[in-house]
Amino acid sequence: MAAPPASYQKELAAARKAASLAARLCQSVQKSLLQSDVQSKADRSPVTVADYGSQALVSLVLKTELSSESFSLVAEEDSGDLRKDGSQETLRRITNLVNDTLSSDGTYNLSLSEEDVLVAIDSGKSEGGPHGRHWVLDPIDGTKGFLRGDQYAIALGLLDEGKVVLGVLACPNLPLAPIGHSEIESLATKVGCLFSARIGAGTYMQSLDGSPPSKVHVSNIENPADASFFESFEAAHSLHDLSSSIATKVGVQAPPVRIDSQAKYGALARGDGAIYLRFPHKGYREKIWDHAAGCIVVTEAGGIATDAAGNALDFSKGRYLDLDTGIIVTNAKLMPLLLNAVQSSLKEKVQSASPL
Ligand SMILES: Nc1ncnc2c1ncn2[C@@H]1O[C@H](COP(=O)(O)O)[C@@H](OP(=O)(O)O)[C@H]1O
Ligand SMILES: [Mg+2]
Repeated sequence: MAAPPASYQKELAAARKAASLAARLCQSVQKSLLQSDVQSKADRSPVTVADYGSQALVSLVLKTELSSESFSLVAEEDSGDLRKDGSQETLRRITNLVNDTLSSDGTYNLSLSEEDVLVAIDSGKSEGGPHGRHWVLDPIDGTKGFLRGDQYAIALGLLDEGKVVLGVLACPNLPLAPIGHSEIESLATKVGCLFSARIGAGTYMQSLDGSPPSKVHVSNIENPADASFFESFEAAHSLHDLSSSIATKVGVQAPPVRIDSQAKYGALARGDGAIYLRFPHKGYREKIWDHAAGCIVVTEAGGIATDAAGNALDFSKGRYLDLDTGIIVTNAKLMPLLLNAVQSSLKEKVQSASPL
């Protein structure tokens, strides 16, 4: 679906601003988390504060920038727990963070109350679906990576009549230089990338501190022996054994590059690697906010994202993606080969699991 060049430009500008400010909020929380030596590994409160703060901020910025009558947001968090007794201190911290971040931007003259913040968070309760426009937000994608001090992303997309028409990925810890090649990585000290894509208009990357955007493209590698592949850092999120068997079958020689969050889609969109494989454990249902922005960032850069049967991802079914097999992303040249390998490895997996 190609759109006229001017379509969704205003929305994309608002999305970039919202995601960049949310990234600033998350960075400040992650920085104090990493500096604190009393932080227990099991303490999820920093990610909780940043998650809610990011969602409130994105919702407020979109509403302020796009003063449209109908606003629908499908997002991960709701204010239920924050309204419970014992959450007052957390809510106070979130409200301060949101206000501090808004005032650091210099263009907003807003001072929000705790109730304003709760209401902003709760505008993310939409069910999405095939009709109308719906924003889709993961306020912090890769919460495990965030807590480890590794990769995470603020992922924001817009659905129009069930199709993703724009997407923004703010990746505060992703190096501006390519990743996945150790000799280059050692030089890659500058981090913080903002990817943005609009339907029919390509994908661009800029630094989160405001460099001019430049157009990016997926890798044009045809020979799998030259390709490297991305997968989740967390083995609980994707079957590493299965992706390793697929990679071997297809002829990939490099070891997997394991990173958290939709930063994988961003890295793929600029050609850092050629393949992304994701195979959740049986029964897991993928949510649309984990893939909507990443998907358009990669497809507008010339890539293809499908389920394991080769079908395009369908974001029109509500809060979940209706698939149970997995997600594969690559360029047009490698896709046929990859799909064959995926299907043959899945078949072997079923055979090895069934009793003789
Ligand atoms: N058992 C599971 N299988 C697959 N994905 C899972 C999962 N549990 C959580 N996730 C999802 O995986 C996302 C992170 O993806 P990745 O592994 O690529 O970093 C999480 O996003 P959040 O961190 O926003 O919760 C979460 O939605
Ligand atoms: Mg997520």
